Amino acid sequence: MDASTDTVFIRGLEIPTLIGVVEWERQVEQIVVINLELATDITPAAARDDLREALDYSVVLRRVKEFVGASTFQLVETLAERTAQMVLDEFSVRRLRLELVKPRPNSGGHTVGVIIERGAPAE
Ligand SMILES: Nc1nc2c(c(=O)[nH]1)N=C([C@H](O)[C@@H](O)CO)CN2
Repeated sequence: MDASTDTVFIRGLEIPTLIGVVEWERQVEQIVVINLELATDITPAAARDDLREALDYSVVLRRVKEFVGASTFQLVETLAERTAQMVLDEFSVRRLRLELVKPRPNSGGHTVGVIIERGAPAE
């Protein structure tokens, strides 16, 4: 194990958004849940105990909330893909794993969603 396996994660980020293909889903927001694993070298921040050297998860979290909350995609695939691309474009992240869960509370309690990995290949 070394710094190439370091991960900053955000789990259980609940965000209301317009998502779905059927008519009622275009009218009311639903909660989606995002889990993110962000590959980043944590050693500079750890060595100096300095947030300025770190991937600040509060900033990532705020940006993901803003991006997802303002989106109006039909498919969970599209929302996951665009969110992943935005994070890779705007933050110092080599690779990420994003899980997007749509709880669908009115349909018997099951959840659906997608899991994607994007960015540089794992070493
Ligand atoms: N692979 C997918 N299948 C489905 C999606 C989706 O986003 N990706 N969406 C729907 C509907 O919006 C559904 O959630 C409404 O009940 C159906 N299948």
